[in-house]
Amino acid sequence: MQIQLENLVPVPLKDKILQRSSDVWNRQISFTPSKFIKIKAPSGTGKTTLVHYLYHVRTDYTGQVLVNGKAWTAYSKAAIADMRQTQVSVVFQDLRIFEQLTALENIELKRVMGGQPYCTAEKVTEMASRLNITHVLNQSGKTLSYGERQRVAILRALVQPFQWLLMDEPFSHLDDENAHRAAQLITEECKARHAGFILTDLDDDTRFAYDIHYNL
Ligand SMILES: Nc1ncnc2c1ncn2[C@@H]1O[C@H](COP(=O)(O)OP(=O)(O)OP(=O)(O)O)[C@@H](O)[C@H]1O
Repeated sequence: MQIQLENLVPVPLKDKILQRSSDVWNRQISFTPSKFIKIKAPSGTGKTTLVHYLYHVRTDYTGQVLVNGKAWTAYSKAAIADMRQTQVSVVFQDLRIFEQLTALENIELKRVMGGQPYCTAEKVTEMASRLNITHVLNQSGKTLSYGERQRVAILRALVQPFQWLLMDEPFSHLDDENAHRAAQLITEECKARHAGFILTDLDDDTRFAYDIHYNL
């Protein structure tokens, strides 16, 4: 799945963005498939906005987000749903855990969506153990701590096939040990799919062997 940006500028941030230089906004960018990409920016400069544009849950921009050469806005709802099940996965900053479901039910929803599951139930158990969340799998989403929610959201994003994984500050509530474990698992799962990721964060980090860095 090819993702390209053509002169993308968020309408609400237009004045701010056009006053400074950015590697991403108002540029022509082609994200090379299977690369590990880091996008760094201070708080409030549009990381979440960008991830929402890439996953096509917001469209208040000028310019274009092209997916396989065609604007996201030109795809049908069914085609977008299909892409989200098979080509692109996401860890939102606000995590979007369903509070009325257990942690495991949140994960299972995604795993069994769209027919033949990509991962077995045993694989979910193994990944949960690696993320240190086995003990909360049957706990209600409402009662999970923020760090537990973050790891459930990461696991939920990994149970489906994808060519791109989008992650918005995915380790913001994890201690070093758990962030390290999550980064190792994400690396392995991306490599197994020959997939890339686009990760946004506030600062530099060495958790991944990034191929490309952008400043937003
Ligand atoms: N729908 C919207 N309409 C208008 N302004 C918005 C909208 N969404 C976000 N903003 C503003 O755009 C700016 C960027 O927001 P965004 O959440 O993308 O930043 P961020 O870099 O992810 O921040 P943080 O690091 O704090 O999570 C903020 O000033 C925010 O208030």
